[in-house]
Parts: sequence; C-alpha cells; structure tokens
Amino acid sequence: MTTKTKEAPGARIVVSVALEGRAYDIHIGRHQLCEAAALIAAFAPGAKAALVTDESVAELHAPAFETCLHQEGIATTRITIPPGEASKSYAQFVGLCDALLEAKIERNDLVIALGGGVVGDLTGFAAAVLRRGVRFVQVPTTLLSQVDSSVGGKTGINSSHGKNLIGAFHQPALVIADTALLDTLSEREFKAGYAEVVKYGLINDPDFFDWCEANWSRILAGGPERDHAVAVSCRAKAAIVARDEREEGDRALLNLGHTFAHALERLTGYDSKRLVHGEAVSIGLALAFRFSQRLDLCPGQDALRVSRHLDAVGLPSSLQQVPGGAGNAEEIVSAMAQDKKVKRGVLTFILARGIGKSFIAPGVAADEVRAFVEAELAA
Ligand SMILES: NC(=O)c1ccc[n+]([C@@H]2O[C@H](COP(=O)([O-])OP(=O)(O)OC[C@H]3O[C@@H](n4cnc5c(N)ncnc54)[C@H](O)[C@@H]3O)[C@@H](O)[C@H]2O)c1
Ligand SMILES: O=C(O)C(=O)C[C@@H](O)[C@H](O)[C@H](O)COP(=O)(O)O
Ligand SMILES: [Zn+2]
Repeated sequence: MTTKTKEAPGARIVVSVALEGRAYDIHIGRHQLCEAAALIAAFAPGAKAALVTDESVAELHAPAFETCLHQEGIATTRITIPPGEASKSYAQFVGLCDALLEAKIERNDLVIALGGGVVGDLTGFAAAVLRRGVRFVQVPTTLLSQVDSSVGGKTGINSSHGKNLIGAFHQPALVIADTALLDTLSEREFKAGYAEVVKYGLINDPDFFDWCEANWSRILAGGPERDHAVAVSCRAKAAIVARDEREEGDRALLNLGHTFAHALERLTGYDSKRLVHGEAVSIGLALAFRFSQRLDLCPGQDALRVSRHLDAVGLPSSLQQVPGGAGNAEEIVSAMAQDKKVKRGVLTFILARGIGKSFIAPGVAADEVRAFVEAELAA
C-alpha cells in the first residue's frame, strides 16, 4: 500500500515511470537543482538547452538553476512566457516554437520546462512537434505540477472549444521535483495543487485519503509530509501511466473530477484570477462524489466526507463558489460535449462507489447530468 512506503527523512526519492524504451525517473527532494544539472549533463553530453519558464518563476528560480547548468557546461537560452492559464494558447505556442528555432535548438539539444503545469504543458507540446520531437525535461515548481502534470506525457494547449483539446503525448526524459521550490508558492496555488494530491486517495487509495485528512496541514506547512505526499502521488500516477500511457483504459481514472472541472475552466474563460485548474478540480471532485451519490452508487457519508475535507482545507466544493458564477446547467452540460472521454457524442464520467473506489462510467446521459447540475445550482 502506497501510504506504508517510508522514506528516509531528507533523502532524495526516485520514482520510475516504467515505459518500455522511454522509461524515466522522477527525482523528489529539497535543494537538488545542481544535482539535476549534473544528471542532465550526464544523459545529454554536449547538448545546449532552452530553459522555458514564466515571468514569476523566472524572477524567483531561473538564475540559480542557470548557474548550476552553466557549471555543468550546458549553455542555456531563457524563454519567458506570461504566467497563468491564458498562456496555454495558440499565440504562445507559436511564439515558443519560433523562439526555440531562433535559439537553434537541434534534435540532440534539450528543452527544459521550469515552472508549473502551464509552462510544462505548453513546453512539452512545443518539444513534441519541434523538428518532430526533441527531448524535454520537466522541472516542476508548483505542487500541482510536481504531483501530476510533469509526469505522464500529456502536453497541450486550450482552445475556445475546450480544455487541452490541442496536444500530444510526449514523455519527458527526466523529472526533477525540487520540493524546496514550493516554499515561494502562494497559499492559493499550494491548496489548488493539493486537490490533485487528494484525487489519488479518492481514485483507489482510501488509506492515503485517511492520511491526507490527518496530515494536510503538515503538507501545507512544508514538513517531511510534503515530500511524502509528492512521492505517493508520483508513484500512483507512474503506475497508472505505465499500464495505460495513451488513456485507452485505466488512465481515465486520473480524470476524476475533470469533466466538471474542465467545463468550469472553459466557462470562466481560462481566467486564473477567477478559477485555477486545481480549484476547478476540487469542485469537480466534490461534484463527482455527489453525482455518484445521486445515482445511488456512493454512500452519502463518503460524498459528505470528501466535501468536508475540501472545505476544511479551504478549497471550493460547490458551483456556488465559482467567482462570477458557473453559468446555468445548460451551459455547463454543453461545455462538457467536447470532453475527450466523449464517445459517439455520449459522456463518460469517472464516478465512485465510495472513497478509493472510483471507476469509469461510459454512457452517462446528458439529461442525468443536467438534472444533477440544476439541483446543485439550486442547493
Ligand atoms: N499534463 C498533465 O498531465 C496535467 C495534469 C494536471 C494539470 N495540468 C495542467 O496544469 C495547469 C495548472 O498548473 P499549475 O497549477 O502548476 O499552474 P501554473 O503553471 O499556472 O502555476 C500557478 C502560478 O504559480 C506561479 N508559480 C509557479 N511556481 C512557483 C513558485 N515556485 N513560487 C511562486 N510562484 C510560482 C506561476 O507563475 C503561476 O502564476 C493547467 O493548465 C492544467 O490543465 C496538466
Ligand atoms: O494525466 C492524466 O491522464 C490526467 O488526467 C491528469 C489530470 O490531472 C490533468 O488535468 C490532465 O491534463 C487532464 O487530461 P485531459 O486529457 O482530460 O485533458
Ligand atoms: Zn488535473
């Protein structure tokens, strides 16, 4: 059981993603940027690198990392994008590809994403298509990106039609999760990332959910529990990705809460000031459990326990908490029509028979969802 795995305090934890021919390691620990640079130099001798980051992370963390890379003989070109979800756009994608070409990044060179999930998803997508594929390294700097987006190779951008609709699977060659970088993260962004941590417990690890309930404040405070939470999350994601890289089956479980979340992100215009991905996921998790309860699949006490935990952490758990409003039921259900799990026009949801008992439910009628959303909006 994942929660029983013990790590030596302060030691670096290595989690492997076992993909044949493209296996890679996730290194988790504090203050390891210079070790990371040495690892990069070892697997890409003689390569130069483009370091893609956003304006906020550039100011806080890029210079120290660049110094480490230069000490290892890796020449770098820094490329900076504006922070926030709006940067997962066609315009930023084109600008990034041009900047990578301007930097003459060749097939044997490296693209390094230093930032949160926005930087990682955009950079990974550019790396997937540049010269038909260059190697990229993820150096995630938010809790969300350390526990989720830097692992598994989903890359892409948003469209006015929906979230992450343009993208590619492109696995990183290495992931460096330096948990000391999280010390500068805002409380709002930290809590948003925590929603994806809790998700792993809700999918298939009830012991981990129990542990999260007991330890969430220590995770936020930055004790050894933080590294443990990152490690458990990465192990859980790595295991699912290794058995279903392209989401032909089980990987869809990682989408728990996301059918609602992505609709809300689209309806709030991908405006990070209103709603960030992790907050949308938090609402989506609570809704997925209440929807499961309404369908007589999940005990009410489990659905209540999920919402209560999110509330205790200070995360949103209802449509009423979407700043500026979530839209009406029709708008919310219409926004779901472009979900990537839709088959022959019919919705697939990730539902739950209880905490840690999530499952893939194809063939969910839009009318059922609409009636549920109407009830939620009226509550
Ligand atoms: N590819 C995947 O598998 C996957 C998984 C989950 C989420 N995602 C995507 O990830 C994105 C969300 O990622 P996110 O939550 O990391 O958001 P983000 O990348 O927008 O980062 C959040 C904010 O924190 C700032 N920031 C980043 N690191 C910091 C640090 N160390 N100190 C201070 N500030 C810092 C950023 O500048 C930004 O303003 C969404 O687009 C979502 O769709 C992808
Ligand atoms: O890695 C996955 O698979 C996930 O579903 C993880 C999610 O947390 C993440 O938000 C992902 O980007 C959603 O994928 P999508 O295919 O629904 O866009
Ligand atoms: Zn997500």
